[in-house]
Amino acid sequence: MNPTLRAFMTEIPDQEPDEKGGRRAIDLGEGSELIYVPRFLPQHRSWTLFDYLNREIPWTRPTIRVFGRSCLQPRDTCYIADQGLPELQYSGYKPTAHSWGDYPPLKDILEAVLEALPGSSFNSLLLNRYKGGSDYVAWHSDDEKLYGPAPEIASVSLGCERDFLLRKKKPTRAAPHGKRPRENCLDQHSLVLKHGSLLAMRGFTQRDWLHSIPKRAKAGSIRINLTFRQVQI
Ligand SMILES: O=C(O)CCC(=O)C(=O)O
Ligand SMILES: [Fe+2]
Repeated sequence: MNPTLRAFMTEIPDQEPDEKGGRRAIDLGEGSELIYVPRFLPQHRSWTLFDYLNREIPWTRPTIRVFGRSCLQPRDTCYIADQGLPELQYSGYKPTAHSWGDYPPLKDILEAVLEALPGSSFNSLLLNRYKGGSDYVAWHSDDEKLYGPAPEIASVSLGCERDFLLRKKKPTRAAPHGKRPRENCLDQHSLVLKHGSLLAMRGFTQRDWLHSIPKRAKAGSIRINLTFRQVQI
């Protein structure tokens, strides 16, 4: 990472676990919150799931439109959803919805996610596969209308560790009269998404923050990510 950028970011350390799986809540302020559980799934279960998903999921690498130009999405993807939901569309791409029933381990992961996040519900899943360090997801927020105004997104990571960055969208409040605009040092965060970890983005995280998985030359192996989402009906 650019050393200047790193200097401005608050790194969220992976230490002092005091709750199950090392769970911690990270308050981003103004109604946005992360829950991070570094040891959500046991290691060996995580590798079994990784191998299954890598082999069995019908991965595709679609052409998407970004700033009016067509390009290959820089990672593989697959979409799973309950039947009868409104269609998902992002970057000009409408993924085919596959069925949960065709991939039974997905239901087991969903059950574990729901147990860790009581009161949450998810009826769809977008999977990502990063084949190496040049696969990435650019800065974005998952703020499609079909997820509603304050969606919760639960993300399970398997395989190669990658950095997850968060950056506040433009400050919404003007600086007090006569003061310089607020420095952005508190408005960026990074965390390393571990093999078998769970990250939930809650509250206004999609409205007020952007997130990304940047390219990393040193990330030499495959990472699979599952993002559970609730399409509003
Ligand atoms: O791979 C990740 O951890 C994040 C993926 C993501 O942001 C997305 O699918 O919207
Ligand atoms: Fe996202």
